[in-house]
Order: sequence, then structure tokens, then C-alpha cells
Amino acid sequence: MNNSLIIALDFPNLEETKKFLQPFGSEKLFVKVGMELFYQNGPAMVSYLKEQGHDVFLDLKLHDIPNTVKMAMKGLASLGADLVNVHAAGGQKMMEAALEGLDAGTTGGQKRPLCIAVTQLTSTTEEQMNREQNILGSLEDAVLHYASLTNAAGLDGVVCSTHEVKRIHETIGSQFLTVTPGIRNATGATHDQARVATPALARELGSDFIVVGRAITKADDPLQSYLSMKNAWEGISC
Ligand SMILES: O=c1ccn([C@@H]2O[C@H](COP(=O)(O)O)[C@@H](O)[C@H]2O)c(=O)[nH]1
Repeated sequence: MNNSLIIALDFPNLEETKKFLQPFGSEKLFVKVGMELFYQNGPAMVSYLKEQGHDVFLDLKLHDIPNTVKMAMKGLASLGADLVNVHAAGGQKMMEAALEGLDAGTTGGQKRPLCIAVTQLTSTTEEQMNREQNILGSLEDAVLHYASLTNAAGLDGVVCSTHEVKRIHETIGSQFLTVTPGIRNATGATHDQARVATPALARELGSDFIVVGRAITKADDPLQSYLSMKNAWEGISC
């Protein structure tokens, strides 16, 4: 992988995305294409980013019956993304089907994309989870339960918040990937995120990848913001 700081390219179209990437020059990035961009520009977006030498996390969070997820993943595997995901709430059979689809769609000398599962969205609080999803107990326990289910299904890791990483690694093992959105500067706005952390805290708690969107894409100087977050994440003091 180029980089373990993933920039969330939450833009409406290819034009805006290119405008954002222009100041980064030849820097090889790890970028995330989510629903906003994919639903507008689809597979062409992934091909374009791969042609530029970037690693791509295709964050479509699949959640459907096993056969539908399997066939969708078979198609997505051919796009060349490096990382894809599903919702762990879809269940173990659905996650196993996702892997079967990826294996079936990975052809020639291609490498199967890594596949991870969303545990509890980083915008969810414990109180909200208890009340709205009727999952009682602590949010950390619920995340750990989904992480264990994801591991049992054979996936490569999970999306969680930085605050659950330590327990996941202690319980499942350090090889199990933790990809953590909700990353902010200490003084940055949290927006709609509930479980946030700075890049330095994510490093301290052992996140494998951090996902940063608005703290970079909406900054006055996105390149500067990226470089300062990357330094904090890599433990380089300026
Ligand atoms: O639990 C999750 C899963 C995915 N995301 C995605 O990450 C980025 C975060 O963007 P910010 O602007 O840094 O808040 C966004 O694309 C989400 O869809 C997440 O935040 N939490």
C-alpha cells in the first residue's frame, strides 16, 4: 500500500475530485471512493485513480442477502480496488459470500482486494445504539462482537473507531486490520461523527489505517492539512 492515511474523496464528480488532487502532484495516495462519488461516476472513477498510481478503498458498505452480495462483489473485484467493505450486521454467511464473490471475480495475475466489515459506524453513540438498534450493553462489546464475527467469516479486518482498536487487537490479534474513520485535529469540528480521535491518538492506540475526509478536503489548504495530519499519524514532530 502507498500509504496508511486514507483520504476520503467525498466529492460529487470527477471534475471536483481532479481539482482537489491537483496540488498533490505525483504523491502516491491511498484514497477512498464512497457512495457519493461512486453513484455518480462509478467504475470509471476507480480506473482513473488506479491509473494515477493511487491505492483505492471502495467504501460501498454492502449489506444484502448473501447471493446478492456475492454477485456484486464478483463485479467489484474486476475494478481493481485494493480494499472493499460490507456491513458486519449482514451476518457471517453474507460476509463469507462476499469473499466467494471477490475470489470468483479476481482473475489473471490480479490480487484479491482486502475485504473488511463495518462494525458500528463512527457516527453512532452507545445511547443511540441501545435505543435505536435495541443492542443493549456497551458499544465496545458490540463492536468486538461484530469484529469476532468478521474474523470467523475470514475477512481481513474491520472499520471501527480508534477507541475500540486496542481491544480488537488484544482479542483477535494484531494481524486483523483496523481501519478507523472519525479522525480530527484536536481543535477541529466533529461534524456528524461521534467517536473521534486525533491522528496521534490513533497511532498510540494502534490503528492500522486512518480515514480522513473533511479535515483535509474542506481545509483552506488541503495539501498542508494532509501533510500535517500525516506527520502526526507517523509520529513525526515538526
Ligand atoms: O464508520 C464509518 C464508516 C465510514 N465512514 C466514512 O469515512 C469518511 C469520514 O469522513 P470525515 O469527513 O473525515 O468525517 C466518510 O467518507 C464516511 O462515509 C465513517 O465516517 N465512519
